[in-house]
Amino acid sequence: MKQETLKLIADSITSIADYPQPGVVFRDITSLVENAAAFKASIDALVDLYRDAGINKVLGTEARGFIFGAPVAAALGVGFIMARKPNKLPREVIEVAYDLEYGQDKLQIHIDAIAPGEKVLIIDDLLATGGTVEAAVKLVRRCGGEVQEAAFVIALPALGGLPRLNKLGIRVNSLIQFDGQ
Ligand SMILES: O=P(O)(O)OC[C@H]1O[C@H](OP(=O)(O)OP(=O)(O)O)[C@H](O)[C@@H]1O
Ligand SMILES: Nc1ncnc2[nH]cnc12
Repeated sequence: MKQETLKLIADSITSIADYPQPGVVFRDITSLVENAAAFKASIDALVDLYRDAGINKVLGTEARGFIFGAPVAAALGVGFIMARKPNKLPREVIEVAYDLEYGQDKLQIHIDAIAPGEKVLIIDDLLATGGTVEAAVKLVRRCGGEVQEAAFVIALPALGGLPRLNKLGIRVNSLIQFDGQ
């Protein structure tokens, strides 16, 4: 990707110190998606990475993963799986609990969302500890799906998500990396 495109995306992200709790620098993508050029550039960049990857489905995690995952799925011409927080999906689900940088949560998908052998690309806005995407990987694998890659707009390498996902056999791509927390 061109340096000026990366700069456009990076410059559109707002950093807020001590939110939602002291010591966390919150990387806010609302300003990115409000900027038409930066939003389009981030979707195009993710699509370019996976155009010829033989992906069968994209999975995005609620809520910010939906913003990037759904348009990438549409552009790749594949279906989109919504991995949701509890009590949002109306049919039979499978569930995995996980820890976050600042709390705990659970993710669910419909039990029939993925057919055995399907290749699933996981997309989220941001990789911190990797807990969210590890939970998503477990959900896909429980359905018999294969996850080879996870892609993010932002990665925070200091928080350890990359080795955590690599240990699960997942390759990771991110458009922008920020140092520190
Ligand atoms: O790598 P991790 O340590 O798991 O952290 C990253 C996750 O945290 C944020 O989601 P959050 O759970 O805050 O939910 P939201 O998308 O609904 O804001 C973010 O959108 C990622 O999904
Ligand atoms: N530092 C951070 N900024 C934005 N979203 C996050 N999710 C987990 N850590 C985050």
